[in-house]
Amino acid sequence: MMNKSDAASGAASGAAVIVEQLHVKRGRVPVLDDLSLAVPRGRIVGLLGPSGSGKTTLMRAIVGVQVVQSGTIEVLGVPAGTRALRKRVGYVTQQASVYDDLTVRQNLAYFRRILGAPASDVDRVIERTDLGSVAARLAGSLSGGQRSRVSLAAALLGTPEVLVLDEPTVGLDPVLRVELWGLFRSLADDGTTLLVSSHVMDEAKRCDRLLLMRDGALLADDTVRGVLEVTGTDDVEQAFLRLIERGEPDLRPRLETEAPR
Ligand SMILES: Nc1ncnc2c1ncn2[C@@H]1O[C@H](COP(=O)(O)OP(=O)(O)OP(=O)(O)O)[C@@H](O)[C@H]1O
Repeated sequence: MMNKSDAASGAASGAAVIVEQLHVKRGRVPVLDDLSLAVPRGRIVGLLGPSGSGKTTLMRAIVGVQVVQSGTIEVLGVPAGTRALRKRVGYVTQQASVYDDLTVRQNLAYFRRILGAPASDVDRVIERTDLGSVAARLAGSLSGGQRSRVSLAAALLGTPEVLVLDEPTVGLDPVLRVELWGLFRSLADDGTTLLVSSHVMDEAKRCDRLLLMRDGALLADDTVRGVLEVTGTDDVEQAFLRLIERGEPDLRPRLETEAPR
């Protein structure tokens, strides 16, 4: 597990997100328990774990909309939730947040104006998310997959440096899922940092690094290869089960230089 000095070394290596000793309760229930981690810049980091393990809570904390009990979260060198991060961090929640009575283009034009992003951004994000053929349609008439792509397009307005995506592929058919992961990879290639949650272990192999969560704690923070090696399996789902069986996690975060692209 990452300890305080590891997280500090994340700062030294220019991590996009550094979480140190984070404790979060929701209601009276502790949901995140002494979490420390770093998300390297320009990489796709998969946040995986069963339902209720705390993925959404961690993402909310990173984008600055979650009350936290203690600990620190730095995003792009400043505290999470700082106003200046509004344009630099994009967040897509599990529920598509679009106006059904506006067209795709009108939705994006509206969010573009609120954000103060350049007018040309609307066409750019429509193209990037392959929404051109439905741009003139009311969002309410779109399929679930198309609607979630509109949310993603909205998050790409202003070209954020960090994208936090909560289960972006849930409910999508395999073809769309592959397409979306292709888009994530091209964004990372352009330098965007992506934190992507999923409970589909299959998607883990598409990430540069994995954070495996269970019951509000990290079971692993490593490259895909590292997770597989240390658990002696060739399957992330099996690796996850083995880590649970072991109880005491023995994975140490690997240095960023070891992460394969
Ligand atoms: N508004 C809330 N009030 C109280 N407890 C909550 C609230 N939202 C979530 N929780 C609890 O916090 C824990 C973590 O929830 P969270 O949504 O972060 O998990 P998750 O890993 O994202 O789950 P999923 O994959 O189902 O989205 C769960 O036990 C959940 O019941």
